[in-house]
Amino acid sequence: MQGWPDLAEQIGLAGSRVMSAVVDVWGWRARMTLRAGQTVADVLAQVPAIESGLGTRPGAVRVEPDPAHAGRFVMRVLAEDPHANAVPWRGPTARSVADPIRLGVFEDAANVAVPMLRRHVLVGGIAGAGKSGVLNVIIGNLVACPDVVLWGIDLKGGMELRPWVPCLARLATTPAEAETMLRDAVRVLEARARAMAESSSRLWIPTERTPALVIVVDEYAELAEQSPASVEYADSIARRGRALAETLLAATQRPTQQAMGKGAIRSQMDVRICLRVRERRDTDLILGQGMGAAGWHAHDLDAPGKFLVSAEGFNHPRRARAYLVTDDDVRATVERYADERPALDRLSADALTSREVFQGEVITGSDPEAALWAALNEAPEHGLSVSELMRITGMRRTWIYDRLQAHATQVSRGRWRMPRAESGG
Ligand SMILES: Nc1ncnc2c1ncn2[C@@H]1O[C@H](COP(=O)(O)OP(=O)(O)OP(=O)(O)O)[C@@H](O)[C@H]1O
Repeated sequence: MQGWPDLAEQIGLAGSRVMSAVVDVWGWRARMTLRAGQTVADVLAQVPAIESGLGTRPGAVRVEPDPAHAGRFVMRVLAEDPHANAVPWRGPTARSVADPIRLGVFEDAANVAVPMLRRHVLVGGIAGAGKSGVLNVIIGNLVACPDVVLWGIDLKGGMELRPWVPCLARLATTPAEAETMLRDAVRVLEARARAMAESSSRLWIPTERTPALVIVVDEYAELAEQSPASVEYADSIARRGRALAETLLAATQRPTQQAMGKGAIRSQMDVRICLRVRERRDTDLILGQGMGAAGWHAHDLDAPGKFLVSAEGFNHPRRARAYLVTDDDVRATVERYADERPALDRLSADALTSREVFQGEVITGSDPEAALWAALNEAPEHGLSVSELMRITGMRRTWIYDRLQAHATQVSRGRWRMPRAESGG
């Protein structure tokens, strides 16, 4: 408290004062007030100078704005790094895709609990910074949620996502498979959009019967490079997926414009998790323009799993450390939840199996009920798709489903006919 006025004078913060200071578990913290006209951004820019002036270790000083007063802040000096040791993961806590996901802990031991429903998530950082670790925490929580279906894209031969396979509805490990998967994801998107327009609802509400769809992409830059077509589909999902509960969870080393493809993907990412980057300016690539200058110093993160998170409600550069998920944790989680994973709802699944697109032709003048039974009775061995039945009857999907479920047989995914009398039986 005595030393501050001199130090402040030397680093261009003359007139700022220490109001009170207390010792805490990791060091000490002080409530500070600024001279009129000074801002917390001025202080953030001087953090290395403050560390030098106070004689702390590099990286010991944290500056947190006072949400109630622009001329005040809290300065914390961490004599010891609260994140020096790995923080073990205790298993999933989310039970619905609507629950915030606990990624790890802040330096004051508060949970980092980030809502992910209807949000696209970008995880960035250099090799070895812990991207797969963060993906594993998120996936480990989502597999415990019965209202979300997971698809994965992993062009490193499935190296990262393979352990989760029993919990993934699909895994793509080649550019061609990835392209098919993302094209299918757009079909699901369109089917959902159509159904919602018909029922005049605005949001797809995830439930066990109508799950959300999350597409995990490990090393997005790789995908963008190897499969430009995939980027077009991903773009579409990024722009339109939120209301339809279809979102992307992408990890990448350096999300340059080139690596992220030409489209809008990067700007559509709502939750950004930035692990260690090589250079100051790389922070901006992951978190957004100007973030490095605003005190988000991801190049200073000094151990794997340490990260900054930028999202709605996470507006300050607070350092966090992700839980460490071990291979055993993954195995145990997969074993526990593999049998409980939901399937896509029928509407979405049908969008993948039907070859034709419903054109809106309506056969009028006939009794739809009679037309339905006639079509199902005369259906070929491999059955008829719901889209075909919609065209034949002119009725809506839900109307058809109700009747199919009560009376017909599904011969393969999304294809139906009337049960045949068994010969000789
Ligand atoms: N939260 C964490 N806490 C402690 N150690 C961690 C954490 N996350 C990762 N590590 C350590 O760092 C190593 C690298 O992590 P990880 O494989 O997740 O990095 P990555 O960013 O995905 O790297 P790459 O891009 O090469 O795949 C891990 O083997 C683990 O030992």
